[in-house]
Amino acid sequence: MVSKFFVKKNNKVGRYCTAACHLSAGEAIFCEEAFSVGPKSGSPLLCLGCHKALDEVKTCNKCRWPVCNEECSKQEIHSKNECAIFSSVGVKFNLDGDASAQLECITVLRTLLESERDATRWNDEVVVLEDHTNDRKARPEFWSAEQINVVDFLYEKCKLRSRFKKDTIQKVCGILEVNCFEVITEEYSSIRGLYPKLAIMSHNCVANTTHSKILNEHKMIVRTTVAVKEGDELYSSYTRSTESTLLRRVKLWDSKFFHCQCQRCSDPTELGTHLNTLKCTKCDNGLIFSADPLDNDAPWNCNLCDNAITAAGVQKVYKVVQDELEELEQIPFGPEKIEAAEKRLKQYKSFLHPRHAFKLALWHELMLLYGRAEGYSLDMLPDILLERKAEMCRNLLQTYDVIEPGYTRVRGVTLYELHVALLLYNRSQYEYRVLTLDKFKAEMKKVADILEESGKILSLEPEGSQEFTIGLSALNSVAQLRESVEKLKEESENKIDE
Ligand SMILES: C[S@@+](CC[C@H](N)C(=O)[O-])C[C@H]1O[C@@H](n2cnc3c(N)ncnc32)[C@H](O)[C@@H]1O
Repeated sequence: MVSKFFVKKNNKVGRYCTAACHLSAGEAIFCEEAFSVGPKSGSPLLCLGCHKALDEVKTCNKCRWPVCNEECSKQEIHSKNECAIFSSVGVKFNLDGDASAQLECITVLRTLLESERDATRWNDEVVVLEDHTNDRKARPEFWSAEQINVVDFLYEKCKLRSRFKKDTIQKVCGILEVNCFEVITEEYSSIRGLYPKLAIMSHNCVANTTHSKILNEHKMIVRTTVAVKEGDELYSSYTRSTESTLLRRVKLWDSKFFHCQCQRCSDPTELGTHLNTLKCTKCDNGLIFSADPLDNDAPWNCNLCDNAITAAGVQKVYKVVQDELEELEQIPFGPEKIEAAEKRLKQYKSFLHPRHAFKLALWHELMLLYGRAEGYSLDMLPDILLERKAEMCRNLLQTYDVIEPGYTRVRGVTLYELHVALLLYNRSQYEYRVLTLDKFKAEMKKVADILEESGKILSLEPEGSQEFTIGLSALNSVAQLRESVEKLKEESENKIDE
């Protein structure tokens, strides 16, 4: 098959990709098998067969490393990789030790073993990936821990010195850190995967591609989110696009060793979304922005008065809010979480811009909770909460249209939630005669358009995934919905005839 992208190179980013032809929105660009997958850095305890998180340690009968059960110990990803090595040298998992430090070597080892099995792909696609070895050496706190937990462990304890050079092990550590993408497994665990083609694309805080894992395989499908002209650069996003500039830039520097200077990062208003804007607490309508968003140490100034905050001060505030949001994440999905999220929204009103990224995160959470949490199921939601759900969806979409434009999962899901809220709200308004028949029909046509757009986006997700199932049922329901609106028309005409 003819490739839909070219690989180019420059001094700023190294290799990058451009579209080889015009690509339409939602078009598949390529599908790629992972070179290796496994636990990410700092991983919690998980099964080395299915990668499901483990609450207690159960170990493989052969190597004594964590697995769920015998079936998982026989999964090839475990048995042909670390299990074979650990059992041959008798290196066991220390049940009382730090799980994440011990799991640090697993994906590195799997990558090294795959380099022996598939030397062609290793040489053509993996060795050429950026590893930032010198930048990593300049961070002794990480470098020395890695030398002990991974390099020395594999080289000395696992007796791999005759198979791999120390330099190669260090290089693989770097390649994985710089190039891996997060993979959410079927068990909802977060692991990492090395997809060498996907890794070539440069980062942009407004990407024009997206990737989805194929169900029950280690393959990733990559497609465009918006139309891309021939010759234009293809970008992926290495961070969560919904975070504010300050946090994205710190993460990109910490994990990918570059200072992002994209259009979104360069604009104090983040392309008008205000995801990083604070409210002035000294004057009435003032907004506080960084004087230079490309300098993480630049002061933050009010646009109306002389109020100024140091970058360190803003970082402190952000840290407090982040901790609060992490605390909220621990609350199980249910009514308590709704109450906690609504409380935080009220608290943040005084100092965060109404569209700040932290508020966006809370809205997204609440959008999913209203209609699903116990005591808040759709049939129980009063109109005022249906209206609130719809308002949150609309606010979210305004921002997603800018930072996650086009055929993106997050837009698909939010549009779906918006259609649910509007469908029930308008129906109720019509039943209570707040809406006339004509107005109701007009509103329902808009709901059908929203549902159709959501269906078109989500049905592009891999077959069998939750999103794909929602997308398909959305597309099926659109016809029914339109038909029922038409029927309403007939009834009204009949009534008029009468
Ligand atoms: C996943 S790799 C991308 C492929 C890499 N350019 C190569 O030649 O193998 C990530 C690295 O590419 C570079 N890079 C990617 N996007 C960049 C951007 N927007 N600005 C600066 N450097 C970038 C950085 O060196 C980063 O660590």
